[in-house]
Amino acid sequence: MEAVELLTLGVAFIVFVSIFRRGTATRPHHDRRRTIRISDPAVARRALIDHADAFSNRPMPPFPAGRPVTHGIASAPYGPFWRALRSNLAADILHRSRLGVLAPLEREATEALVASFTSQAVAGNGDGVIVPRNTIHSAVFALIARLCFGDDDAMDARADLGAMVQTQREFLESFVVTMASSERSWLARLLQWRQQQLHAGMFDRVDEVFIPAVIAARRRRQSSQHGNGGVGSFRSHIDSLLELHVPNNNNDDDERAWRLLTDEEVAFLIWEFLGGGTLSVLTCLEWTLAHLAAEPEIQSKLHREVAGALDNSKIMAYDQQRLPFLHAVVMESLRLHPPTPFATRDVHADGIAALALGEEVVLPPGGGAAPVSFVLGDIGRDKKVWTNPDEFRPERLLDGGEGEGVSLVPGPKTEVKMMPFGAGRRHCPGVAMGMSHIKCFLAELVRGFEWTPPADGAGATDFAEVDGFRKMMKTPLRVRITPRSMK
Ligand code: HEM
Repeated sequence: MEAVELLTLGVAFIVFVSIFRRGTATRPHHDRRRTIRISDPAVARRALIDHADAFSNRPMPPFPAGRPVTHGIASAPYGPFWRALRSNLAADILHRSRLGVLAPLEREATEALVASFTSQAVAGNGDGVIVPRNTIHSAVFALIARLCFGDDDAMDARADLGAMVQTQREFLESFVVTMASSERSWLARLLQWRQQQLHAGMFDRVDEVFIPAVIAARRRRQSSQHGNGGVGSFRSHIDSLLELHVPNNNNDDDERAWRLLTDEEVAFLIWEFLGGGTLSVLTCLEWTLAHLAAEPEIQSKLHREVAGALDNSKIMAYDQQRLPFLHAVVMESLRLHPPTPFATRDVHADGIAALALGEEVVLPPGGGAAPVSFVLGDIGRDKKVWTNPDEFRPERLLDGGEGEGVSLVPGPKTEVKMMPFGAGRRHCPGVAMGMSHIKCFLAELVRGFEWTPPADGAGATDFAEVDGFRKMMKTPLRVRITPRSMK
C-alpha cells in the first residue's frame, strides 16, 4: 500500500475514533453505567408498585449536541412538567369516556382496511398471499392522525401525513437496541454510536415534517377564532396541546411561570402521540395474525365468537365485553410479544438497594442513579407463573385458566404476571384506546378473511423477534388471505 493511502487510512481512523468517543449527542453523566435488567415479575412488582416513588423517573435520552432539550411525556423527568403533559393526554383524548365517540372512526378505519386487503387478495396472481405490515400501519396511522389533527377538509393541507408515516417506518426499521450484558463491548458501543446518530437525525426529521403542521394549526386557530378541528364532541389532540399551559422550570408553585408550549415541543409531542398510538397496535396485530394463521383451531374459535356475537354489525368499543375470547387472544399475544420491549427507569442507589437484588448488582457509586430496565417479554414468559410459557394458548386467560383475571396494568393488590403496558406511575396512558383499536381491527380482519400460511412452500412463519423501538417480527409476516365471502 502506498504511503499516501496509509496516511489517508490513518487519518480516517483517527477521525472515526474521535467522533465515536465523543458521540454526536450531549449525554448525561450516568450514560456509560451498566443498565440493571429485571426479568422477574415479583421483583418488578416490588419495584414499580411497592416502591413507586423511587421508580418513577426515566433515564435522560441523549439529545443532539447544541439542540435545546425537548421532552415528550415518555422522556420527561418525573415532576410538574411531566404531570401537566400526562394529565392533558389522559384526561382529554385518551379518557375512557371518549371510547364511545371513537367507535364510528374505528369502524371507518376497519372498513377501509378490509377493503384494501380484499383488493390485494384478488390482485397479482390471485393467490391471496400478502405482506400485511405496511397496509395495517397506514390504516392505524390514519385513525390516530384523525384524533391528532382533527377531521376537517383542510387536514391534508396542514399535515403531510405520507411523510409522517414514512418517518415512523424509517425509525422503526433502523432502531436496534443493544442489550445491557454487552454494553461495554466495542460492537455494542459501535451500535450505540450508530443509534445516537439515528436519534440525532430523528430530531431534525421531526422538526422538518411536524413543525409545518403545528404552524398551520396555530394559524388556522387564529384566523378562524376557534379551536375546532375536533372530532365529534372532543378536541383534536393538537388543539389541546396548543391550548395547554405547562409549568416553566419544572416549578408548578409559581403560576406566573406557566407558559404555552413551543412549536418544537408540540411537534415532538405529536410525533410521540402518533408513534405511541400506531406502532404498538401495528406490532400487536401483526404478531396476533401470525399466531392465528399458524393455529387454525384458535382462529376458528375466534371467528365463531366474533361472527356469532356481531351478526352483521361492526364491533364497537363498548361491545368488547361480549367477546371474552377476543380479549384472551389479544392478551396472550401481548404476553408473548409486548410491543414495547422495555419499561425503563432512572433509580437512585437507595431505591435499587431496597430491592435486595443480591451482590451481583453493583449499586451506583456515591448514592447516584442508574438506569433500570424491566424486560417485559421475560416478565410475561416467567416459568414460575405460566405453564409452557412460550406457547400461544389464549384459553389460559379465560375464566378458570391460570391467567384468569390478569389485568392489563398490575394494580396495588395484584400479583404481576405480565405487564405489556408497564406498571406504576409511568404505565401507559393509552391502554384503553390501544386495546380498543387492536380488538376492532382484529375482529373485522378475522370476520372478513381466513388467514393461512402461504401454500407456495416458502417456509413456515418465522417467529423470530427483534428488540428495537418496538418488538417487531424480524421477518415481516407473509400470509395467505381468503375473503370468507368467497369461500
Ligand atoms: C398496544 C398498545 C400499547 C402498548 C402495548 C403500549 C405500551 C407502553 C409501555 C410498555 C409503556 C412504558 C410503561 C412504563 O414504563 O411503565 C408505554 C408508555 C407510554 N405510552 Fe403506550 N402502549 C400502547 C398504546 C399507546 C397509545 C394508544 C398511546 C397514545 C396515543 C400511548 C402512549 C404512551 C405514552 C405517552 C407513554 C409514556 C408514559 C409516561 O412516561 O408517563 N401508548 N406504553
